[in-house]
Amino acid sequence: MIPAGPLPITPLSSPPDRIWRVPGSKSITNRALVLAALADGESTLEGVLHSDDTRHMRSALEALGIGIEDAGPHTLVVKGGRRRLRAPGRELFIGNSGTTVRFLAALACLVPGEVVLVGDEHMAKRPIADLVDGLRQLGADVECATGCPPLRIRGGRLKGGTLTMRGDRSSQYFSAVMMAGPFADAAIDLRVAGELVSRPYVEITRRMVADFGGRIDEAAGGFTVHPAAGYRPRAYPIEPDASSASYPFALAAAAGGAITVPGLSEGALQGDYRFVELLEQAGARVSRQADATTVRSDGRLRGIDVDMHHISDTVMTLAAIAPLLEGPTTIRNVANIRIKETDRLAATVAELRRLGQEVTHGDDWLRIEPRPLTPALVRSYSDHRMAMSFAILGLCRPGITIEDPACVAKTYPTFWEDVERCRSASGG
Ligand SMILES: O=C(O)C1=C[C@@H](OP(=O)(O)O)[C@@H](O)[C@H](O)C1
Ligand SMILES: C=C(OP(=O)(O)O)C(=O)O
Repeated sequence: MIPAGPLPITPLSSPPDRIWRVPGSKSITNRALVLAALADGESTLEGVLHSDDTRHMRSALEALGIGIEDAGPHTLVVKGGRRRLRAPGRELFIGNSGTTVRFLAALACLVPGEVVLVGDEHMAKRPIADLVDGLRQLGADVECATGCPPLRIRGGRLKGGTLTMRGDRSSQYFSAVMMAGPFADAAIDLRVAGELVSRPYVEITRRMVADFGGRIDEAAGGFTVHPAAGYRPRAYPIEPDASSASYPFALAAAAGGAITVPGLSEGALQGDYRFVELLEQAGARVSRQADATTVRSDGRLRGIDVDMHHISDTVMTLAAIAPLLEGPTTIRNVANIRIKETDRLAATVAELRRLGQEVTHGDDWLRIEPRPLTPALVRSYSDHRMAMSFAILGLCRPGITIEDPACVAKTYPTFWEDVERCRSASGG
């Protein structure tokens, strides 16, 4: 059960020393659903995340003609194939799920007929014009009045050829083209204008497309998406979510103590696993086992100066524990966090200042000088990561109340249960 209304966070009464299991990866679940939907036959996805973002993806794919059945608490059987795709006859609601709207915008180009993708009021502010323009370069018929969702796509085929998109807004535009692209009439020469943000997510996509039988090569200035006869259905294991794991890892580091997250280690597909390296730089000890990672600390950490361009979903996790570190913490090169669930740079700065911290910032950076914490109601901006990040601070120090605990449902609906489990295992 997700608590309703403002939630005061009681600090742990002793340092945590426990195992904390996080649910499956949102990024891998939503890619696996798309790839399995396009694979001819039955795929079994294990370790699936059930959350708002993956539910939106699932119900949209079902409305497009794909069969999806539960075969266990975290197992889905997907009956896919391009030939199953049909126009849904109603608008598809995608909430505020960036992966869902971007991945489906490209997939919808393969659907014979009209697909309309509609989000909530936050999604209506998230840019998608670069992807729309990119899909038009492949001959797609896409309407998008404001440069943000909703989108209307009249699909059937993608013609292949050269497609250039700017790389600094969202890697999801590239992942979207990479997953639908093998079904184009010819190879796609996918070019990146400028630097590509969130690069590790594109690597997840390339790897997963290959796992389902497609091929994407790196090429001068971008990538070549090769045409494929189709994707191969298969059994697919989904890793725990590395962005969700940043919360227990940060808690172990900031509170002192030890937390082990099973299922994530050195070979993790997800770039956000590298968040543990920042904790290491701050003075925590990280031990990477065969199939688990443990973060330990004595609770005395120093501030760090870091570039988080490629792991920006964990910016708020670091920023929220920065008040507990010795010396300033500087986070650089994160302009694209301004176009996520909310303007995360402005939101983080505002909430840290509300908590009495000295914060300076520019368009793509922020710097936090720790000051004594002022108790406060921390606003959530309907952003799951704002709520979860500042909850970690509240588990370390008194006086933090989270305005909207329910917004964690986007990617981690069992977050508060896991917090309580940690408290009971810690004797708090
Ligand atoms: O491809 C993905 O699964 C994601 C890519 C990232 O977005 P951007 O590429 O927009 O930075 C990340 O923030 C998001 O949570 C998930
Ligand atoms: C940015 C995020 O999600 P998305 O872009 O998939 O909505 C996130 O989960 O932090």
